[in-house]
Amino acid sequence: MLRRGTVAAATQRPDITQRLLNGEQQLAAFSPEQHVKVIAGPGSGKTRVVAARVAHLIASGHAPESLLVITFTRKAAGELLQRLQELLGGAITARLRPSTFHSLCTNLLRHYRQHTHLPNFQVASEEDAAAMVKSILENAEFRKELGYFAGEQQDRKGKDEVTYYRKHISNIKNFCVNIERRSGAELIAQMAAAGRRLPGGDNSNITRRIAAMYDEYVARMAQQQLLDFDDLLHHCLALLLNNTEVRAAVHRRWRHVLVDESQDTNLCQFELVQALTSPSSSLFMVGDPDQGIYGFRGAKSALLAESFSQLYGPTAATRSLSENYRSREPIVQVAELVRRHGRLSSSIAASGRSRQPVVRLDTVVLMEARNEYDEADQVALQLRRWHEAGYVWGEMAVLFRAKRLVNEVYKKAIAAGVPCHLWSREEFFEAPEVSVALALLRCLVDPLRAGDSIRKRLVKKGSPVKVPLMSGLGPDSFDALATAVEAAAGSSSSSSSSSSSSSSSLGGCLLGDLPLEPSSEQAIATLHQYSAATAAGADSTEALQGLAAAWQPPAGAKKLTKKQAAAVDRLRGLVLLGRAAAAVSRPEEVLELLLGASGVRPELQAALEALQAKAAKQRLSSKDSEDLKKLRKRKGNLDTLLKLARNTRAYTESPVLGLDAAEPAANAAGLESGDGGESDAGVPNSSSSSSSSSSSLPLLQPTTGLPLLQQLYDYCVLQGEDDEDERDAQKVQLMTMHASKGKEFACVALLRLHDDAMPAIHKDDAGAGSDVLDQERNLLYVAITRAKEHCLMIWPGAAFSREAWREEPLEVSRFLKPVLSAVSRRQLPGVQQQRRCFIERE
Ligand SMILES: Nc1ncnc2c1ncn2[C@@H]1O[C@H](COP(=O)(O)OP(=O)(O)OP(=O)(O)O)[C@@H](O)[C@H]1O
Repeated sequence: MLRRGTVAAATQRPDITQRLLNGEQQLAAFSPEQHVKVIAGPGSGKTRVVAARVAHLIASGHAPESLLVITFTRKAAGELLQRLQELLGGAITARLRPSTFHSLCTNLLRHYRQHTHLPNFQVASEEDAAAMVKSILENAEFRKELGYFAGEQQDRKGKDEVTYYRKHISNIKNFCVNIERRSGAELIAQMAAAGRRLPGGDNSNITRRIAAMYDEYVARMAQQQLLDFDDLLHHCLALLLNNTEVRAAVHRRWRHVLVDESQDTNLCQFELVQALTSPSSSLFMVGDPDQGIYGFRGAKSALLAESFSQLYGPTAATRSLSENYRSREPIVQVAELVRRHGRLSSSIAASGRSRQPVVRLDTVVLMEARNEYDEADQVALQLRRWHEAGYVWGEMAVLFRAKRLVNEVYKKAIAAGVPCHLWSREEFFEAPEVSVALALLRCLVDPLRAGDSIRKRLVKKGSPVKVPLMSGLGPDSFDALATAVEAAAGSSSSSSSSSSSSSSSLGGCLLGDLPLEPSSEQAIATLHQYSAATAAGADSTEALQGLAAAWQPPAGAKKLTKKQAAAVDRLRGLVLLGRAAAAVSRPEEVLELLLGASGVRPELQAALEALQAKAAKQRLSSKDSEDLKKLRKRKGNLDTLLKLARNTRAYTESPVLGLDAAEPAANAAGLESGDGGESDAGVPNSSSSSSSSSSSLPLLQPTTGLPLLQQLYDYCVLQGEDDEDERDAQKVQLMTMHASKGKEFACVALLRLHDDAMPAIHKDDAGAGSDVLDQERNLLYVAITRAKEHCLMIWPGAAFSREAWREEPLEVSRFLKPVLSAVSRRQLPGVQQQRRCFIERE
């Protein structure tokens, strides 16, 4: 139970938090019950209520560190922090660390590593996981065993085989719990029993292949101590369930668990929430079952809607919010018609404030364009109209179901002078210079398994980023070296002959007997040797050369040419130098050192300066101008990465609490006593609370060391698919409907609302039943409700068909038909229908 007296005292104060909330929101945020779920529609202030609940708990005397706030994406965590900053000020907010499920699990697994059976695990990026599947598929033995005939692909419609298996492995992990020590066949049977069909239905051959791939993948990942994103959740759940000491320590640390966007939790995440919550801690879950859009990943909105109350029964409260503050009335009405399959009555209404029209343009326009080209023209035109009416570009968004559907609009909008920013997944982390920097970082934090990264990122042929460190060693000689060192080391562990698999263990072989945990004398000697060499005029890569000379070279190195051997020496020197530096330097300093010593930064700087000098003397050719632009962007990206490194401690959660440490003391000093710890409005002011915290909490905040670098590396690898790049707020944002979740824009254009694009049913899901259709309906509902003032909903009446080689008519989305009928019956004021397509329909 929350302390009722404190709650009452806090809610009686006319504080800033209260003034920002309506009656229903206050009831939810200040609920005295121990377990509360808030179920409410879009724009009703759910995220605002989570922020208010956090502020309220802190104002009631709970230490910020005792709150565990879970959001679905890092972007959502950032947005929540921004709101909290406004409510609580910077110093208190700095002590809050909203986490995603994945980052939380990674940190717990790292911190309590000695209690897991994979103490030295490394997070496998999507790329690592795909590489693993690929290496399995390249194994002729494995294919033969599964009855593949020569040249056969699993997915004959041309879809990438690796993606196909990755998706099914992930599905198995998403739809099942207790996956440990259970075979693919058993888990697939469990899924089937729960009504989740696999592609091919009862085709035992397809099922057998997926099961066999699953087993092989799981075995190889475990052998290399790699955890993919799904594994992080399962392993963390197992850690908490199997270890009472760890669970107790976690319960002592976090007394209040708050989960935003709970409709998207899958079974494993829901069980994690339960495991993180002790009988005496509070749980606050917020969500909207109608906005559940990740059913394909195993998310189940019923967990919030039903299981929550079943589990927490009599102590649980359910709150709802019924006013939509975001969207004007016609937008809310159209969205409700979609959600309620055409029924007009609604449980959510636009708030009075949002009913005021801002400019005299229709609020919702439903438009049937002639074809896809006309659709693109109309979208570009509408964006310009909104702009002329006074909206800035950054207040507009174009949303689409799949990226391939937006190409035409993007081209036309740019041609019409509309500045556009097309969101792309992981754009920043996939930039070549950032990938190279991360591969260098991997060499430091995980040298034994860095082989794949070295091969793919540092010795890659034709890479746009030069890595002087490795010059003299190309991919072919690298593979030859891999084979030689493995043979010399007598390695018989790998069952595969693929280069990918052997290069994974190559990292270890390359190091020879290099000390990975150098003594402080060794570390200081290494650092001195390097700085003496650079001071004497050696360039950075030359200075690396002799560092590892005192230790045995790797087995097989004798067969290398002089140039190849030099590259290997430099790499060994880099590992030695980096690990020595890590002990005494901050993450950003180590990263800067890696970029400098590897020659990446000097090479980039020299190329940039050469072009800038040329530009000062003469007009650059278009190729040179383009190159200059790219080099500047590369430099900017490396600076951004260094900035991330500088903030490592600010964004990484540190659940650093020893198993025997005391419970974090309530941060009562100055908060409840009114001894100067409150601002006029009753909100705890930042300076007083920050001073009271550090002494009361045994949280470790290291400033140097490999664990911090590991956190930085984890942060970069855990880049989720929804954490898309959003760096140019001055432009119209073009993004998928999925990525738009949780966001809002003054004006929104929704594209391609025809029946085979919305709903989009993948062939694998064709027989999966109404769930899949419901998810698509929810997705459209989410997309419409991102709009505050205006919404254009458009679809082409016809499109060119490559199969028929002519223009074929298209049907409007089935979800919009009830809306069109309501418009024709004049039931929707503020909604206008336009038809530019005059194809005769049967
Ligand atoms: N009481 C209120 N007074 C004024 N504005 C409010 C109030 N509550 C919420 N808002 C505003 O309404 C908008 C939607 O709020 P919020 O993002 O918290 O809703 P949500 O329920 O989380 O939305 P969704 O689920 O659709 O993402 C925001 O711009 C927010 O500032």
